[in-house]
Amino acid sequence: MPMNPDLEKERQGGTFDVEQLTHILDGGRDKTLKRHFLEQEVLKDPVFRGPDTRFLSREELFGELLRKHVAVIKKTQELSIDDINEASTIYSAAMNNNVGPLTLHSVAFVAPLDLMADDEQKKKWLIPAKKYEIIGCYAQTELGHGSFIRGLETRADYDVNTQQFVLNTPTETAIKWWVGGCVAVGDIGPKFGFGGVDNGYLCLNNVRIPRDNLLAKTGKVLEDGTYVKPENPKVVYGSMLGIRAALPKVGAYNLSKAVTIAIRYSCVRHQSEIKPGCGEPQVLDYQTQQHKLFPLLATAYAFHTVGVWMLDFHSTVMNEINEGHYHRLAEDHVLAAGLKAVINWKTHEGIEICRFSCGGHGYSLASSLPVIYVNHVANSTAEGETVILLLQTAVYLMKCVIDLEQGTPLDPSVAYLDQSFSKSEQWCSDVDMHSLLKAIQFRSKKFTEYVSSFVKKELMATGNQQLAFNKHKVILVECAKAHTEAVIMNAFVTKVDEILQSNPSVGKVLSLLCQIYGVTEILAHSGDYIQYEYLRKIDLDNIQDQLFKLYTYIRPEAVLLVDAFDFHDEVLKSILGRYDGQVYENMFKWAKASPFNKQDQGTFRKYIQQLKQAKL
Ligand SMILES: CCCCCCCC/C=C\CCCCC/C=C/C(=O)SCCNC(=O)CCNC(=O)[C@H](O)C(C)(C)COP(=O)(O)OP(=O)(O)OC[C@H]1O[C@@H](n2cnc3c(N)ncnc32)[C@H](O)[C@@H]1OP(=O)(O)O
Ligand SMILES: Cc1cc2nc3c(=O)[nH]c(=O)nc-3n(C[C@H](O)[C@H](O)[C@H](O)COP(=O)(O)OP(=O)(O)OC[C@H]3O[C@@H](n4cnc5c(N)ncnc54)[C@H](O)[C@@H]3O)c2cc1C
Repeated sequence: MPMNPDLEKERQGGTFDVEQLTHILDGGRDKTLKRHFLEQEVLKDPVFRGPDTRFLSREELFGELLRKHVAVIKKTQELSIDDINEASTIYSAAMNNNVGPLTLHSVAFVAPLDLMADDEQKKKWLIPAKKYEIIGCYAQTELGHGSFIRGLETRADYDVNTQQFVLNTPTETAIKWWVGGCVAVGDIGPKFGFGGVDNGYLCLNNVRIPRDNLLAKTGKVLEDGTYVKPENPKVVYGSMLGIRAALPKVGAYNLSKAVTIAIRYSCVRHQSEIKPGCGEPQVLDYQTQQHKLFPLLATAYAFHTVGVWMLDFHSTVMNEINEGHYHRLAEDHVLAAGLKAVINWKTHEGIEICRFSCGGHGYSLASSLPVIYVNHVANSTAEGETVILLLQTAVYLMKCVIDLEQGTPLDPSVAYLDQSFSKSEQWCSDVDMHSLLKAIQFRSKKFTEYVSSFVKKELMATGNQQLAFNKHKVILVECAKAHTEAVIMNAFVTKVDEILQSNPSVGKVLSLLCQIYGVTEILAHSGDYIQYEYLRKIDLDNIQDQLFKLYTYIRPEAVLLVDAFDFHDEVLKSILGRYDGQVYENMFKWAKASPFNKQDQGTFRKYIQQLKQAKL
């Protein structure tokens, strides 16, 4: 199919090599080539062909995705893939923006076995689980409790005579609920999204399991019922840590898809007039459309950068823990908590903005933006609700303030809290990314001190930490967000500095995106910078001008920057986001193919007939 002339023209501009940026995003040319190979292994294999999942009922969707997910597993085994990124490539190429039915087995059942099973148990369960000879799920949440783990009611009473645990969900609120991939007892019913996953309920009534079913690497029950505590009790939370550490990159992936669709479509879509008689411009030429999408384009790159960094950090900490060193578990937990919370929340807001920016066609499943949205938005609740996780980060920051007062060294990711920040020089309209980073770190430091002063005063008054925290939860959450933004911006600036050395032309365009991210973040909290007397009104006016100027620099690069995400059309599955930009013809073809247009609407005639007969 010929290339849409608008997109063809967009691809003749640009100042950097798209392929080199794709290689950087993938982690090197070899990784790009391997990703292409794996995608083709799926896309050329007829077993992965099937009905357009956007037209399917919940039951049909589950069946079709289960069929495909089993094919994904076979393909992954056939190709001897064990790298999680490569396995995810095969998975994403097949799932058409859905979450597959066996996802929880991979991300929430295998991981705890890896982390908390002793060698014997690994042989017994981890090895067959990795081969899908046993399929598992993660049944923690109950009808009455999800966030408050210590409030869970399920019982495991030890029967010393039989060396068994007797499992019970003693109350209705104790019923296990939301259990992804729970194939025994029942499905909890239709949901907002996640149609490919059978989130189940599980009632336990005197279910007996052997003593050695308790994962024993981090704590065990002896034959006489004595409980031997794990060296570090917090490691039992580790199974939630793994998914949280991975979700920032999942957020980046989903936002990159949405931004690709919206920016390509905004170049194809012509609407209204700027100069009368000069034809309808591309909607991406409107400043308001750029103001919707360019900060999100910058955010997608920022989130990808920090998502890769978080996964590396987490993997290092897990290796340390496997060797018995727990000193970085707390930092890993609060980084994963803050990044998972902020990134997934801003991603679902961003996907919605992308959908709105495509007008009516964004609301059609032909765009796939609604599919990406309803499947992504779960990640702001699942694996730790947003506020719950931000409070974890906030409590850690309050401890950092005490550590600072006591001269205890801080973890590297919060070291900036110990830095002194002088009020900025007057800003013009070309503030560099390092100055923007300093400002964002300054705000986080000041906010942490400000919140800590309130919590301390409350603690003095009540002597109760939980009460003190509860009274200031709103500003504690804001404090955690401010810190997390400092972590994101630091990762982005660090990566762009590195790329400026290795590939100056790519680095330059990414530094523009980094400035857009930083300026947008500062303008979103401009009142704080005035209140803390770090910036003046003139500074804020200047960086507002800078933002609009940056949009003009990014405009000719925008399509190339989303092309660099390198989504194959069959992976993106969006008519608005097609690489060739042939939207209208394919929208019409897709609509005509809808089963709704094929069914004989006998019901229509039957009921309208009744109206006519009713002699209204
Ligand atoms: C082939 C590959 C396919 C790839 C597929 C890719 C696509 C996938 C897309 C999406 C997949 C997503 C699937 C989602 C499925 C969802 C699953 C679930 O939801 S499972 C259930 C999740 N539930 C939760 O997260 C519950 C949240 N609540 C809690 O974690 C806890 O209740 C709490 C909020 C942390 C409170 O804990 P507690 O009550 O014990 O009190 P605290 O005092 O706050 O904590 C005690 C100390 O423990 C430390 N802590 C807490 N949590 C952790 C942790 N996780 N790790 C380490 N340390 C932790 C805490 O800091 C306290 O420490 P101190 O202050 O005492 O030092
Ligand atoms: C798509 C999806 C898949 C899931 N898959 C699984 C799975 O496979 N296995 C599993 O075990 N669970 C699963 N879950 C459940 C999930 O882990 C919980 O929904 C999540 O932990 C939130 O807990 P909750 O639902 O009890 O919400 P609640 O904690 O009841 O939250 C309700 C509101 O109360 C607020 N709140 C609660 N506690 C506090 C507090 N201390 N301070 C301030 N505000 C508070 C929250 O911020 C929120 O606004 C899944 C959920 C979803 C949506």
